[in-house]
Amino acid sequence: MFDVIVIGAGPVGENVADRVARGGLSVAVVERELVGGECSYWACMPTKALLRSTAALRAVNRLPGAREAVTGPVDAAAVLARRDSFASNWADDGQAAWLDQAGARLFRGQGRISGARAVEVTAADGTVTSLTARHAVVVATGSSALVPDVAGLRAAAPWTSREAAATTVVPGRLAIVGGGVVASELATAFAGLGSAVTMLARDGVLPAAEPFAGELVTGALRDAGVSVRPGAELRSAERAADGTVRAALTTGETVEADELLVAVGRTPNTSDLGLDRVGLTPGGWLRVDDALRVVGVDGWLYAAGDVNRRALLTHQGKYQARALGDAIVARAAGGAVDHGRWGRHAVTADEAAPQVIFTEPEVASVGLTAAAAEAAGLPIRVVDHDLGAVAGAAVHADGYRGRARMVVDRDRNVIVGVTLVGPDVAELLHAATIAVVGEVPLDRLWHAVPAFPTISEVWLRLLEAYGR
Ligand SMILES: Cc1cc2nc3c(=O)[nH]c(=O)nc-3n(C[C@H](O)[C@H](O)[C@H](O)COP(=O)(O)OP(=O)(O)OC[C@H]3O[C@@H](n4cnc5c(N)ncnc54)[C@H](O)[C@@H]3O)c2cc1C
Ligand SMILES: NC(=O)c1ccc[n+]([C@@H]2O[C@H](COP(=O)([O-])OP(=O)(O)OC[C@H]3O[C@@H](n4cnc5c(N)ncnc54)[C@H](O)[C@@H]3O)[C@@H](O)[C@H]2O)c1
Repeated sequence: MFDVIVIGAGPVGENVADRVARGGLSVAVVERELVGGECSYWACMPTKALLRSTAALRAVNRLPGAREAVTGPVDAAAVLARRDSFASNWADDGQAAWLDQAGARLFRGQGRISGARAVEVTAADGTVTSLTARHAVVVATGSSALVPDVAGLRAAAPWTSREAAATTVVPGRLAIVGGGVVASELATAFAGLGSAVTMLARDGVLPAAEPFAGELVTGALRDAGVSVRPGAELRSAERAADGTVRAALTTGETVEADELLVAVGRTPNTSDLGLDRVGLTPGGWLRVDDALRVVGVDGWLYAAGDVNRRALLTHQGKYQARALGDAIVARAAGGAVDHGRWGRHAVTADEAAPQVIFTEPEVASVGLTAAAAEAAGLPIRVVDHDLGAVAGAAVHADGYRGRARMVVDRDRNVIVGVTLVGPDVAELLHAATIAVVGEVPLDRLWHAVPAFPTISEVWLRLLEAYGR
């Protein structure tokens, strides 16, 4: 018997376990693959490592005096080797040791809910261990790449983000289905490593972001030699005996490649989780209330991270994990929980989740886009500024191109969304997150003076354009 059982030891499950153990509760963690989850071995970390060296080279090439010191292209083998170390060579002893020192007990195997507060763990050798929880079971099983039902696609053995992130070879020709975050980052990465990339972006590039983000990223991808094909839709795929993949489009054209990467979204890891044992439908996203309790189950089952679909981001899942872990501890002690807006145990900031898309240029955003704010019926005013016109950006790199947008709720006089697009804007994002989450009135923001000459001076320009 444990106080809490966590199924899934990705970044979210690890953090739930850490918080409840810090609160003095006993905790079991069930993991079927590697402790650390998707993020550590096949997603955030390896993909960022694949992108970083090319980004540094691009930065140097924008600077006369430094560019002359560059004598050749990126060394792809060295990049892959550095990536291996960021994926801990796909071994989880370091993270398993961390979990152990955090006070959690690890059970390796497939976790399945077997009844109220009960979980069975089936190990690789078939041994089944039955666990029961005094207070809570937390599902943190994450998500997997979605492979759409397209004729011949599965048989063509496409890459998903997993194979791309862990590849040992840089394909000569890479075709990518999708235009979202994964597709755009991996198109940037593989073009930088030397692949001839074709992007079949049925719904355009980064369609969920502000439109100028997709336009700037599309322009830079094309400059890097990527064939970006908005509107192109896959009709069927096949892999020939020589390994070539042929992707047939609905227009009748065919795109040939050495690998075909499918990046069209995610599917929740809930199909083999025993959900039917508690009256839920296997395979779906887990619907949760504001306390992250699974809707339809009586108060002991929670879901955090990707699997609840609130925000498919590591940092946001970990934020949920901290709030949830602390709430479980408080309830176990008979104490009060506060799920009110911005309360101690609330996950209100899921509405204002920051995200950096590590493309060239980077896309950093928090809160609502103008379109989303309008759809929500907010009385907004939108202010844009050319990032390249900021002195700090001009010094940062010759030919700096970028744009910033601030979406203001006119009635409340606060910012509800910010998008920054440009080289090296990632580190500017936290200021925006604080302004949005802190609901800092614009009158007060005038007193937050950005240092000269930094790219952050765009904040002053945005305020000046808005006026006071
Ligand atoms: C290519 C790519 C790049 C990304 N880059 C970023 C980024 O730069 N920044 C960012 O914030 N986010 C990024 N993300 C998103 C990020 O990876 C996820 O939001 C994050 O991993 C979610 O964490 P999680 O713990 O909810 O799930 P996961 O990381 O998916 O972990 C879930 C764990 O549960 C285990 N599991 C599942 N079912 C069971 C079961 N029944 N029994 C036992 N164990 C089980 C799995 O093996 C896994 O270890 C990226 C995603 C992709 C695909
Ligand atoms: N840097 C980061 O923060 C980062 C990096 C990678 C992934 N992630 C997260 O992982 C999640 C998954 O990323 P993703 O790129 O797989 O999903 P996504 O939702 O960002 O993009 C999927 C894209 O595929 C398109 N699409 C859907 N079905 C299609 C089809 N049949 N054919 C062609 N296109 C189709 C959609 O219009 C969409 O643009 C995202 O929520 C993202 O936030 C984050």
